[in-house]
Amino acid sequence: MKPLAPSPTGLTSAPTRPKSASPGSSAVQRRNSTSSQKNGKDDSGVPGRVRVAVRLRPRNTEELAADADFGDCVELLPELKRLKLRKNNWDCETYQFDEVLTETASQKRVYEVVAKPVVESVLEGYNGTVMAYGQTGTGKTFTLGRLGEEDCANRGIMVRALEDILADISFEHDAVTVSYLQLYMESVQDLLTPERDNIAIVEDPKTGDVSLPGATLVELRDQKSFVELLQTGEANRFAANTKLNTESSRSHAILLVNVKRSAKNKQERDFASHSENGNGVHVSKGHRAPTIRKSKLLIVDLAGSERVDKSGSEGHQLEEAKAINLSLTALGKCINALAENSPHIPIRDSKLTRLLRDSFGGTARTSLIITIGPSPRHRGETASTILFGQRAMRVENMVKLKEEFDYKSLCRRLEAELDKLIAENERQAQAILDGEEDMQRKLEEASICVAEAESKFAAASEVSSC
Ligand SMILES: Nc1ncnc2c1ncn2[C@@H]1O[C@H](COP(=O)(O)OP(=O)(O)OP(=O)(O)O)[C@@H](O)[C@H]1O
Repeated sequence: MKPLAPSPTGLTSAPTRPKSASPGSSAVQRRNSTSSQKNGKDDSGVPGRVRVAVRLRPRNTEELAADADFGDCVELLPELKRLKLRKNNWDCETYQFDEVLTETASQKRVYEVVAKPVVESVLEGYNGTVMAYGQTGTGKTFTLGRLGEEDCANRGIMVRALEDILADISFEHDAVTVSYLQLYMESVQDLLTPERDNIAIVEDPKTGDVSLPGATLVELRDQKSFVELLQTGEANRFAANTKLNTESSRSHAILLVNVKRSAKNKQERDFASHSENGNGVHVSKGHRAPTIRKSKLLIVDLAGSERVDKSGSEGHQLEEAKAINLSLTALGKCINALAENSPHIPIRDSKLTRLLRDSFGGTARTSLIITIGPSPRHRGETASTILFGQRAMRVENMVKLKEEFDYKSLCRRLEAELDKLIAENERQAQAILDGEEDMQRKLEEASICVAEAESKFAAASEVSSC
């Protein structure tokens, strides 16, 4: 048996990206640009390595028949979080993962170990990504996209994630909006409004944040409307009958969930108070700045990573397979570059890598599930999937809270304070005015008294002189 492929544990020794990396590195550029955003504080985030789980699909009917005389190409040791990839009857290679999920692992357990920590983190205000990678027909869509209508135990990660999000937020203060897209032949298309295609990917030059302003954005209030939305999306997704999967996804599907939360009940920062004599508005000590947390959850169901010749594709399907391979190769190159601390990350090589720039080497908490099949006939694909997962485990993100001042709420609060001050000012002015009138009246009374006294005095003087 060979030693473990990456570091002895594969878990703790992932190197961090060098601070001195060249400015050409997009991830490093982004960290630098976000670090100086607010209050001059260093808020570049905390290191958070990409976590990787491996899931084995049970043998399908074809494999049960065709591979009956052969053992599986992998052996899983879930309690040790290890996987053995058989080279032949005598030799195997062992790999360590963050989680090893056997063919009997339930959808609930898969959600809990792979996605739940990311979802919780999104609810706290961090960006998060859950992504499935693997050969065609190994269970990526099963893991992420199953709706579980026939059996609720089959619900996949997308449905369970939204259940948790909708259960945690308050509709009074918070909002959840969803877009559902596919990347097909290097074009971003809207799965909810299919006529919208070639949607532009917009990157904020300051923060590096990626957005898709042309995509349909649906505000969610309940789980039922989310499931309907997924059904619409699935109906519009490109799929084909290939040699490896009768319903093979020919596009990468991307579910984008935006969570906007008022941080009123969460930890809030003290807002610097200004003295009444100082410049700017008066906000008394003890007031807190209203903040808002805007985080994103990306759930990415990649198209299958099969070899073009194995998929049996020709004509248009061959073009599709080439486009899939091109974007997956670009993703692999970025992950390799990040894993090796390369100064240049080729993020611009495909739209997939541009869309995922925050997920790998960025500020998101990322969890990757790699799916594999048991068949020894696909040992090559299984090996390459495992190596992809091993490299991804070495990618270190800088997880960062997506919190900003809630300027609208701050404006409302300041307006109320201003109104109070204006009213108080009017009251005082009126009091002064009232005081002045009183004084005037007294002055006039005094003048009359003086005049009376003077006339009395004059009369008295006249009498005395006679
Ligand atoms: N863990 C599992 N348990 C039972 N059946 C599974 C499991 N994983 C996958 N399957 C079944 O295997 C078949 C292929 O799965 P799926 O379509 O999810 O693969 P995929 O990786 O998304 O393929 P593609 O890349 O071609 O879209 C489906 O019929 C699915 O129900």
